[in-house]
Amino acid sequence: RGNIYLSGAGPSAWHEEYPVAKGKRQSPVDINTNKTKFDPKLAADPLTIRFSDSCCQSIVNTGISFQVTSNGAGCELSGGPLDSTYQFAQFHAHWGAYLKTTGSEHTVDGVSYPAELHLVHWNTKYDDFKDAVDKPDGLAVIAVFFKRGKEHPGFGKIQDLFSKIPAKGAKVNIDFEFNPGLLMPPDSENYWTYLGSLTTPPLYESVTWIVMKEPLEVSVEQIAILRTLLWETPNGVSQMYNNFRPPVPLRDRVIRASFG
Ligand SMILES: NS(=O)(=O)c1ccc(Cc2ccc([N+](=O)[O-])cc2)cc1
Ligand SMILES: [Zn+2]
Repeated sequence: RGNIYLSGAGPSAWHEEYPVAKGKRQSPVDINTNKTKFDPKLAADPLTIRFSDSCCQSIVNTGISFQVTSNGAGCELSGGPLDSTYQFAQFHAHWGAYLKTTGSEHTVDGVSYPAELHLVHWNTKYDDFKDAVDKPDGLAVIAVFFKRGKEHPGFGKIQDLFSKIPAKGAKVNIDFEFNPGLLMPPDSENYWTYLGSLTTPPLYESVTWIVMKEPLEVSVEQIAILRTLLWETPNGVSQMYNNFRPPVPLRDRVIRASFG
């Protein structure tokens, strides 16, 4: 199977192989801030996000993004919309093309950010990630928008490894301490949450999405460095970009806000 974004008609054709692509709880979606609903229960039981310095083990080129993989030690998510404790498994990102304003998967009032980070967690009521991945309450993903601004040295340490993972399947160990908490925006109290899905095939409807309202600033150069990763395209190996699924219909869902 080639490049899921560039082969055939891309995301709009995914339903041919994955009928759930037209399902009732697909992701990403546009967050229309006039239709979100403040839920005081989310503020009453604050989201608890715990990360540690020693949980990131390796980084791999998955062929559609980079992925920093974790053993989850000391990295847990609970509270807010979650009825269980979720353990951190990996983070990756999605981004756009040079001089384009698209790149994020979720949009806010129709506006895209240049990139979007996903911190993926699995419900510890299940045995492991693979067992959780297709259950309705199996995963929780924190989405953090990237916006152009001041350099983010922490993310730069991860980007320094990109040159070591030039092709799909390439993987290197991370032998320095990296706390994924560095990638959370200064204010991570304010978020939106809704029930959705994986944004790539197999598009399992198993994700409780937690989308941070405040973006994280990274430099324009750092946005460009994302595109130095490489992937296979119908025309050979080239720079990786536009690895995002555009928003899909919200259907019969209400996006809740943790803030008024
Ligand atoms: N973009 S996202 O919705 O955060 C997302 C998060 C995790 C995954 C990982 C993944 C989940 C499941 C499978 N699978 O069952 O073949 C393959 C990859 C895929 C996509
Ligand atoms: Zn993702």
